[in-house]
Amino acid sequence: MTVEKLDPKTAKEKLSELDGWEVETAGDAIVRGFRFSDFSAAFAFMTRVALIAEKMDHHPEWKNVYNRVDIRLTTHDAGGLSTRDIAMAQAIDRIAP
Ligand SMILES: C[C@H](O)[C@H](O)[C@H]1CNC2=NC(N)=NC(=O)C2=N1
Repeated sequence: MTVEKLDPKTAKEKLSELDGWEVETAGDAIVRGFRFSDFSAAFAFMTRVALIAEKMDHHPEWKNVYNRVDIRLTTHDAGGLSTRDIAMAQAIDRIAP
């Protein structure tokens, strides 16, 4: 699938519409950390994100340690940030604690 890579200026504009996401130093990904009451709440959140990821055919890189979930969004097919990462971040923000 062809996906357009976002230019840095557009990426910055789009980012301002999101809640708590940061662009990684190299500019190829956005990241956000989430904290929950316990592992069960964190994993429930991950389950919901996984279902969204399948629906959007766009999958997160993530790490879970007990009650924390760190998510990194990048578009492998574009070799950097694309509108798909922004859309995914927006969907995640809607179900975030
Ligand atoms: C074939 C399939 O549609 C693609 O490989 C999708 C799947 N999920 C994906 N997820 C992410 N993060 N980036 C992609 O480029 C991507 N591509």
